[in-house]
Amino acid sequence: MKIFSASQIYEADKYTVEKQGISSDELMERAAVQIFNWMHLRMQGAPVKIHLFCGIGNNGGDGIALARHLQEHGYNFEVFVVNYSDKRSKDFLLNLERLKDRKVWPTFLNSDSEFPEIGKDDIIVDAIFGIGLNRTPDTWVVNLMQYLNNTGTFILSVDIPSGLYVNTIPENPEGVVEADYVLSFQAPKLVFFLPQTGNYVKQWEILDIGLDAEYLTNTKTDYEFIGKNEVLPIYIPREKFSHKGTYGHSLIIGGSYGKVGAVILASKSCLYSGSGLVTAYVPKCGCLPLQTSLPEAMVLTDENEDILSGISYDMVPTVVGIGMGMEKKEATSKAFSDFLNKYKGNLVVDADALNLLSENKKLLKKLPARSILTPHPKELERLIGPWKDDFEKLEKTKKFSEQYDCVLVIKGAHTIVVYDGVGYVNSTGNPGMATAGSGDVLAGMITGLVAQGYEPLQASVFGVYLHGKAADIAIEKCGYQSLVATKIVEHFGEAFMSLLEVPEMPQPESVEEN
Ligand SMILES: NC(=O)C1=CN([C@@H]2O[C@H](COP(=O)(O)OP(=O)(O)OC[C@H]3O[C@@H](n4cnc5c(N)ncnc54)[C@H](O)[C@@H]3O)[C@@H](O)[C@H]2O)[C@@H](O)CC1
Ligand SMILES: Nc1ncnc2c1ncn2[C@@H]1O[C@H](COP(=O)(O)OP(=O)(O)O)[C@@H](O)[C@H]1O
Ligand SMILES: [K+]
Repeated sequence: MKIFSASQIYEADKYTVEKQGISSDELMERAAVQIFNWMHLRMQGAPVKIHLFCGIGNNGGDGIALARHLQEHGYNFEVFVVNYSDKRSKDFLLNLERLKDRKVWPTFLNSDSEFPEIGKDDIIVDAIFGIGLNRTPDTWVVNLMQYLNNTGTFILSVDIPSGLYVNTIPENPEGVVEADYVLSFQAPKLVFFLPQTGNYVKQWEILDIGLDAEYLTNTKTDYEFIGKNEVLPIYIPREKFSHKGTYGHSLIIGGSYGKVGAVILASKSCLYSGSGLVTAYVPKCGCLPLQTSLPEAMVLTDENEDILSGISYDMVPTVVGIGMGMEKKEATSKAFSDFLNKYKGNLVVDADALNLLSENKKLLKKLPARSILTPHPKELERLIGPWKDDFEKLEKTKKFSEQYDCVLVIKGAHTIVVYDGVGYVNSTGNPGMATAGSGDVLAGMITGLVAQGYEPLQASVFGVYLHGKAADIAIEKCGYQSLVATKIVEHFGEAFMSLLEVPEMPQPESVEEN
């Protein structure tokens, strides 16, 4: 699913209005009807008090139009106009008139107004600011937002939590509505998924307001949201007459005394994601634990007992995954540099191999084209330097990826894969994954997918999705706290199978008999 910028959404609006020969208030009406239907389906006419806080732009207009539908269906509601400016939008005014025609009189809130009483079990609709926010809200509006946040009442935000910008971080973190649910028009906004702004959005859903499909399809966006629909076309089914050679030979290089587990996890993950053959390359101390715990893998050992001191092998890997548990000893650093001088094939770089790249930036130029780098935020910072906010982080990452022609996987909640100027935002995963070794498992999985013929970008996007999906399936059984990296691997099978599940068809509504 594409993630559009604010200007693209405004353009889509304009295009839709022209092409469908409708007036702009019709789009607002569609938006309001969709929100109303969403609420009505859940509330079924319940007399819960609904407090609508509407700004004076089109986001406010959506709220005002919604109020009309609530009235038509006998809901218990009250409308407040958050009068932060005298530049009211045309469609806001139109809907305000329509509401007044029905004898609904909103309360206008200004800088000196007292805020209304709100019960804990009521509902707040937040339609103060939408994607048009372009400067810090006035102090009294910030106070109102904080007041709403502190009520503990369920907050339903229209399009975007008020106070969030679409393309930058809010100056004042207090001046943002903390939404329990966001009903976002047509496409999610990037800020829903970034560490600095994602916390304002507990849950979200898309409402289709019928923007022009041609515009939406043909417009290229800087970000995409990756769900099942996006990964399904990537999936390569298995051939009947295939053999283990068909699915590649992965070489996992890493490990040191006390950190052999990282290689075991990555190798296991690589096998469980479908690599035909897996060889692990470890210091001597790693041989026995690997052979004991993972009989399906082959093992090659370094001459050194405890660390990697030279990387040489007499096989031709389809792909190499390097760095897990590797440490950064001098001999290892030299071995890694020598390896990069020789190796020109598919490569996945993780953990200490990333840190070695950061410490010796000259090595970056030696990376084979389209290498995959899988840093967590600290490793990313060492690679690209500090950033002032999440948006700068993304821009710097894109630049880095272009400069060194590599796929960068920014790990975290909503991992973002960056390549060729586009960021692919993952939809799966959960906080249970904040556990030792889950990164090793991801690197192993991506390596295993490359082995089977997935292109580096596809392998990264698909691997990140499946890794999170496996963890999502696993926590259903073990909960967040007990999710360990091994359990993620053990649920790869179910993650793959979930791709082929057909969603249940909605049942036709039963006809009421008279
Ligand atoms: N295609 C879509 O997505 C549609 C969007 N609609 C709604 O339209 C919204 C966007 O509406 P607008 O562009 O009118 O913008 P908003 O309603 O978000 O903001 C209102 C106006 O206030 C001004 N403003 C911005 N920051 C301010 C501040 N800090 N203090 C005071 N004034 C400030 C701006 O001039 C802005 O245009 C969307 O979020 C959505 O709710 C719908 O009505 C119809 C279709
Ligand atoms: N809160 C979270 N929500 C979703 N995924 C997470 C969360 N925390 C961590 N992860 C995922 O878990 C993995 C952690 O990787 P990393 O930090 O390298 O772990 P390790 O070094 O222990 O292997 C990444 O894939 C990351 O996206
Ligand atoms: K809003």
